[in-house]
Amino acid sequence: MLVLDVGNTGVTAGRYRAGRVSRVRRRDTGRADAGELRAWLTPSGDAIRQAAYASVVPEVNPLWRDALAAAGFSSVLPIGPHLDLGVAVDYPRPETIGADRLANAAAAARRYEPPVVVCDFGTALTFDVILAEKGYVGGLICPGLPLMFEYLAERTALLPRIGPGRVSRVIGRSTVGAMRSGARLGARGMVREVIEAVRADLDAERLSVCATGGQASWICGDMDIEVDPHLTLRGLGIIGERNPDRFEGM
Ligand SMILES: Nc1ncnc2c1ncn2[C@@H]1O[C@H](COP(=O)(O)OP(=O)(O)O)[C@@H](O)[C@H]1O
Ligand SMILES: CC(C)(COP(=O)(O)O)[C@@H](O)C(=O)NCCC(=O)O
Ligand SMILES: [K+]
Repeated sequence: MLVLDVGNTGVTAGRYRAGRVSRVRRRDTGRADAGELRAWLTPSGDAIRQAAYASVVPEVNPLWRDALAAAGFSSVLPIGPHLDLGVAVDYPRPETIGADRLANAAAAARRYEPPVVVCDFGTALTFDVILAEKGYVGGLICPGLPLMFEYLAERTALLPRIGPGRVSRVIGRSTVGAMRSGARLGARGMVREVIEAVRADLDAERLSVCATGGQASWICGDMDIEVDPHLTLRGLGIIGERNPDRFEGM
């Protein structure tokens, strides 16, 4: 099946089969027309007709559904807490949990020994906690790197619009160097503090930690955290597999 993760910055798509994600591609979430999306969705030589998707941008859903229909997909599965996720959800209002976070929980529950924390470096930096018995119990939402960079440029006169890049020294010797070092070390500090606090809160001796999302390797490449680039897409595939009767015809 096709798995599609519609985030606030980027849309990632891939092909899921038997626990594996392949042919991953990415584009900006920003406005596009259905024709353009259709061309992007149609993988050459692929006869996939089912798509499972997680969207956290409701306003673009009709566009993607139209594009999926136009690209020849016959059934789609929007991810939500009403589905069999393979992991329990113990949360006051499950319908408010981002679909990408549910997918992360489904994938993490399968691959890692609970308790597990998933760090997802998207537009927001999210942390999701999955326990052995209760399953998904919640997490934390922080500003992600795209927001840090964008907001700094937007709300100051002199700071340029930049993104991640090589950080050669802790103490920046230029504006860009200082911004990059600040973003990277700031995010690493955030991750360390959150993980430590979660560990203390759970009173857990052992805690599995994995990271996914666009900038996961820039932040935790050399930390004791497993970077799992396609975790969200794999979660979508796992949920799709568990809910064959819940796909909706188009
Ligand atoms: N494979 C990648 N390598 C490096 N950076 C990436 C990659 N994919 C996405 N990014 C960057 O990571 C940031 C977050 O993107 P993404 O994870 O797609 O966020 P969201 O899920 O919120 O849309 C963006 O700045 C994006 O440009
Ligand atoms: C927290 C998020 C903004 C993360 O989205 P992303 O950074 O991947 O674009 C998204 O999962 C979302 O809008 N969630 C709904 C609120 C919640 O999960 O509680
Ligand atoms: K995401």
